[in-house]
Amino acid sequence: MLRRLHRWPGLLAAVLLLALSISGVALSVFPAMEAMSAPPAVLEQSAGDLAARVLAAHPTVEQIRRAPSGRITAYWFDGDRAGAAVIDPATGLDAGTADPSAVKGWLTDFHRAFLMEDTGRWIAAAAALAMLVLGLTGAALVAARQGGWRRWFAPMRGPVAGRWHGEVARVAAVTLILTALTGLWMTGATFGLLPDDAANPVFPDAVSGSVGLSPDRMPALAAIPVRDLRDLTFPYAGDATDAFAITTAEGAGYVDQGTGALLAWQANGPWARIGEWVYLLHTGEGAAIWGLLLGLLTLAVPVLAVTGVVIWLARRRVGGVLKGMAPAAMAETVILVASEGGTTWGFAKALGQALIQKGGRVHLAPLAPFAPDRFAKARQIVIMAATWGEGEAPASARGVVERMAALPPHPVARLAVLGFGDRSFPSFCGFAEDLEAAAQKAGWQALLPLDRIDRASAQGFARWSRALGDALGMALDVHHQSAPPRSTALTLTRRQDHGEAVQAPTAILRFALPRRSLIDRLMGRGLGAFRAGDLLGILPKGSQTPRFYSLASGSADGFVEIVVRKHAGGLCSGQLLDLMPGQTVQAFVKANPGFRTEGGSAPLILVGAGTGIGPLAGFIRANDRRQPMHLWFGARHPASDFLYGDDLRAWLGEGRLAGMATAFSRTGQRQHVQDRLRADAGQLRDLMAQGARIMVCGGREMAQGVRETLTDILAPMGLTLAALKEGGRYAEDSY
Ligand SMILES: Cc1cc2nc3c(=O)[nH]c(=O)nc-3n(C[C@H](O)[C@H](O)[C@H](O)COP(=O)(O)O)c2cc1C
Repeated sequence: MLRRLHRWPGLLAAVLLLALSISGVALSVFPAMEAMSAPPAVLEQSAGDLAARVLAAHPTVEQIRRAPSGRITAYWFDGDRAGAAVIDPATGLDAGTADPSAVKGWLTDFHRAFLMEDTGRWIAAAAALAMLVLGLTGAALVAARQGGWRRWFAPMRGPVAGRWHGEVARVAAVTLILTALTGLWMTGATFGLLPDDAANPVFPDAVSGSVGLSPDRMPALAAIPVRDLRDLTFPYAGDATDAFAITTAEGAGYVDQGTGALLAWQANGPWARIGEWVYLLHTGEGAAIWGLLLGLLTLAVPVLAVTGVVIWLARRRVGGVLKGMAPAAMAETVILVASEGGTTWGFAKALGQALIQKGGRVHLAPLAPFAPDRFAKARQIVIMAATWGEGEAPASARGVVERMAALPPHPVARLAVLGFGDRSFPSFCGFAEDLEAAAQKAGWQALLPLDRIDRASAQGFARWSRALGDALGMALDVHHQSAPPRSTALTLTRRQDHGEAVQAPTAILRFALPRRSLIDRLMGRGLGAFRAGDLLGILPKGSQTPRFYSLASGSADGFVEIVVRKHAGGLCSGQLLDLMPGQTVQAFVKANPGFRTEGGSAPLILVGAGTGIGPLAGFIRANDRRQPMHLWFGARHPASDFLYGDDLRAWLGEGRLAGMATAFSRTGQRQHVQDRLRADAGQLRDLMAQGARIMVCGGREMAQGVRETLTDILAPMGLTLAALKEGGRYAEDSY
């Protein structure tokens, strides 16, 4: 509901809001320009003093106006020729032209009414209303995504467009809501929809009848500082029955031209006073710095509009709609999905469609925000949750485990959790396990025990669906084959072979970086930007299931590089090792934010063995800032599988790599990388004392050995790997 309320006003008003925001940003510069170009104010000057000086310079002056920016303009008549000029308050003399900027005038008309008078004003007001709805629903969505209002500024993860949308929204939301509200107020005032209680004093019944007192000797004008002045209209020349009319920030009144006494005064009412603030907050006029800040934050609107449309297009691609879906409050079966890459949505829709075909009332929704009390009629809730990072929740479902543990269970509905993951990760379906544990703790009734689907297995899902059917007392057998991800052809440009002599054929494969047009970039097509440590999914011929390889290069390097070891009988590794320059494979990139370098000056301890050197070599190659990186690398024999050996030596010379320690298992040394770490325990502790971060990459057994060794080495310092991981100082990519 919240998302729909956010989506439709957004898409409908996107173009209008773009026009309003861009003209608004341009207008925001004028208050600052005016404030800078206005002649300096005179400290503590009174309205009387200013009027006297202007009168001396322009004996036929009719009116003096002070803009919120501090700019003072005088208007007079020379015979029948109207004159006007910006005035220097110190001298009363002309200091510049009073002609309004044509650009500003055009921009203001465009911003207020798209150059269409009243019709345009209503359209602009509708756009402001859309922006208000977008701001409020958007803020609620950010809070839901972050796992609560208190986590508003907690780090955000997820796909690029979504992250940019969220990051920008959380900085600009308050200002955008304020701008929409003040804009709507100003429209209301223009159309007379708000009470008008601005001062409008009645002309005095009697005046002294004398004339000629100099304004600087008038007590009423002496009491008004120039900074409060808005408008001073002089009496009609030669008319002894006329009076000075004065308007200030507080109200308006009349002053006798013979005695200088205040003859009448009326203060502004509360609506007019609020109106003044609204005007200042919306335009920044009279508050130049606020105006510039406002302009800067309004730049968020184009960013939000573009990323919003990209998110919508991406959702349409993966999500789509479930035909015949019941509303949340009416559904018997509720399917909740936590997904990052979108494949889990495909399974959820297939299940939903099958249940609807059997006459069920089904509702399908994202897992977050988890609010079981919305499902008033639910008999069963099915959670389908993918695992990301290292056993973590997809970005969109962060905070749900905590929420689930804290909330009371649904009074009626029974729960089934189905995990989607990849058995080759150390924490297979870790997020689904956390959800199941939280549900048990909160006291949910189980519909089915936790089950896990490995690598989007169609067979695994069909088996689970049959078990679900049994639990629901119906025959169910749902078959869904997830579509292979959109892939791009990569052409091999170079291969370096290693390891043949030590029975570990391994190759460093380098592919050309395919070109992407601007349209491809905007639509998220083609190989996106990536960094070393992200994953390259390869679709081998004869299989729909991708195999993932850690990237040894970033897109900034201008090529795509992976390190592949041939596995006996391995379909994908076999095809890759047979590849010759000029030949292609189908591939796509997946971000792996849990395994990235963070820069800074603290040392980085890199530990890898075999093909695990890939991403580490990528980190070192990209180390232009010369962060102290220390590598511990294990292989079989220096003459055969010292991957990147020449490069590493060159990078040591260039200072990209600060230190390198190697361990070889098939030489006289007979050492594994863990043994070398143990031998270098003193150096490792020194580096840790300097705040070093550890990154480990390689096979699962090696990673296990490294963890045990590091645990022993770090224990005397009172450091545990769990605490280091929690603090972001230990990251592992094992396979
Ligand atoms: C960077 C990355 C990290 C992953 N981490 C895990 C993990 O720790 N445990 C797991 O079981 N699966 C992990 N997976 C596998 C995904 O859970 C699996 O591909 C799932 O089907 C994705 O579903 P989705 O497309 O709906 O997000 C990971 C996948 C990627 C790309």
